[in-house]
Amino acid sequence: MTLQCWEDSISSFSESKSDDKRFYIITPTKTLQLRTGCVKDRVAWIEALVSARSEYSLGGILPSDRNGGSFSTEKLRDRLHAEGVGAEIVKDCEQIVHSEFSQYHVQMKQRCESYLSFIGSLPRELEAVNSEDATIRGNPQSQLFKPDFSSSGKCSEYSNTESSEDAGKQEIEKMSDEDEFHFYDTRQSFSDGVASPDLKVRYLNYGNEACKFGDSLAADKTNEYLLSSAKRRSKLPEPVEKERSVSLWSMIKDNVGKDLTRVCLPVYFNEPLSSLQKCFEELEYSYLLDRAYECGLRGNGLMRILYVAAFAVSGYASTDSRPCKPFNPLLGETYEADYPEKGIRFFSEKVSHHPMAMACHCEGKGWKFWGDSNLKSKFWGQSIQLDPSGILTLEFDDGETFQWSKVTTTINNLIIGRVYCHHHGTMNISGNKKYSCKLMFKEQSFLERNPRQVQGFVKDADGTKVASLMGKWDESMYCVVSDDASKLNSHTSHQSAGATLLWKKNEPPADPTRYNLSSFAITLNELTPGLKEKLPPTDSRLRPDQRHLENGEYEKANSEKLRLETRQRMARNMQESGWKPRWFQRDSEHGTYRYVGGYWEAREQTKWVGCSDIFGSFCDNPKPRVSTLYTSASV
Ligand SMILES: CC(C)CCC[C@@H](C)[C@H]1CC[C@H]2[C@@H]3CC=C4C[C@@H](O)CC[C@]4(C)[C@H]3CC[C@]12C
Repeated sequence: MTLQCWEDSISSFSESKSDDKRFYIITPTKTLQLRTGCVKDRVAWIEALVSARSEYSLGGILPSDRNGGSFSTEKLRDRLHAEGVGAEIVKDCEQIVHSEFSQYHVQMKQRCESYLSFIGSLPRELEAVNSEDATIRGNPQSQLFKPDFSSSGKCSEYSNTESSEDAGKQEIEKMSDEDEFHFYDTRQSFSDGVASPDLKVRYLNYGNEACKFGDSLAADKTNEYLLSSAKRRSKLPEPVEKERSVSLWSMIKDNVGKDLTRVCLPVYFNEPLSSLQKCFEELEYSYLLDRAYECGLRGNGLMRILYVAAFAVSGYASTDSRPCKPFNPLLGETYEADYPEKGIRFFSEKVSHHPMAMACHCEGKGWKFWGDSNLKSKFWGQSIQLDPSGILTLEFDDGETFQWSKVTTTINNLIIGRVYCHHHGTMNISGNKKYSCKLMFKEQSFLERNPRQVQGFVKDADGTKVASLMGKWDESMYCVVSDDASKLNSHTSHQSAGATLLWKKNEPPADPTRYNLSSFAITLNELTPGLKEKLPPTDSRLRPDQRHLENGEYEKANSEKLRLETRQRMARNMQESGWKPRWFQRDSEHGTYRYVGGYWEAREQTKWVGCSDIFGSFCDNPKPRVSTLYTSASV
């Protein structure tokens, strides 16, 4: 399949002589122009293309097959004989060398296959990006990508000769000067593919200010991406039972004035995700943090904070048109997410039932992100206001840290109309170095023609505004970097000339779910092959009512939910009698939770000491004391 892709898609490729980071991939329909972050990367790309081509021209025979995996140990044997080593030992030595070599061969073959498969799929993916971005190109203000240009049947073989250079020149002549800076970031085509397998979102190189991506995404990561992305699902299972609609009002009319988050609701109002999993949803665009890290490493602290700000906003994108409630985790419930293709590993635990609190910890490439969420809710009848308390911390490996808190969320139309939420208030992102950032999430009003807007600015240590940010939490974020503060103040929208795209929301899945989950969210509750055996008994994926809901078995889901809610009522009892979170510890000074470590190590050995079967049968557990039962269970 791989080599077929090569045959079908890539006719030739060539290096640019005028720009040592640029190269071209010529397909029968068009020429793709790519620019790497550094010269070394271009060399690596060309080498890979050359080797892929030679594999193809050799009729699809992989190196190991070609050589038959054989080599000679004759010299070694002669040398050992000359040293007077006995025949028996010589034979052993030969065997050792042979076995080592054949293992090495197997590894090389696997790598080669993945590499070729990636290269083979590249033109198709880049072409997909070309066509999708046509709409963006239509708007001259936000012209972000290069216009397409057809190679009109140019099919020269790769070489760095003048003639192939001419081909490149011809292509370049078709472009304006302004276009010169806008190239596909080749590195991004690896990492974005990860965030969005469809490669929907692309970012720019900033000319000389390019935030290059270092060695962090080497061939190994690419292989992991190819393997794991293939493993993750793109849709939820087909529902077993027919869906039902239940009036929310009939459920909550007797509870007006009470905390709605603690009213028992049947499973029809839930989405098949727990709040712990929802925390991880906020990391869908984690590649913004990878970018931030790389920018900072290259001395561009301003771009770093801009990407951090874009990340802080991107966490809200998934809340758009999501009318259902996540499952309220049980005390001690956990959720792990190991996404090597994104270079991240996430872990969260419900650490307190009263007040309800969750803590999370995520490790990425060059950064760590942690925080706890504790929502204070006010029920107004037709709406609920959620005020998150709790601090989110981002720490880069070079010591720079940023902290911020989330803004207020209001859920509207609880009784009549379509349930929707909006986010409003000010978010201050404070850093321990030069820059800090203020973001305003606009209040919603009837007069507002342009809702969901976010605007803000970055200040340096002297308090001077050095960049402004604008966009929408459900769409995209842009920035304008300037030394001229007055110019910055005049920018009110991303229509401003020169605004640079920092983040864009991924396209919705091809197969929408009734919960309106994003492609990323669809993967969160999946039990990928072999995962179940590795999970602790506390993982959200093992929660039976949630699993039944995902399968569309509503009756079973409801009865299991009732059973677990009865268990949940013991939570205060447990907390009062000294229950402690298993993986997080409360900092008595700041009241925040920090990961104590050890989860991934325990998982390695599947040793879940101190993790009880929280979803198991009720009878296995001590009976709750009636006096401490809640009057209403948390959902
Ligand atoms: C009563 C039911 C049917 C109404 C549905 C309520 C839905 C829309 C509510 C319930 C819980 C809510 C979430 C609770 C917590 C947060 C964290 C916050 O920082 C961003 C918003 C977010 C992610 C909320 C989004 C809206 C939400 C999902």
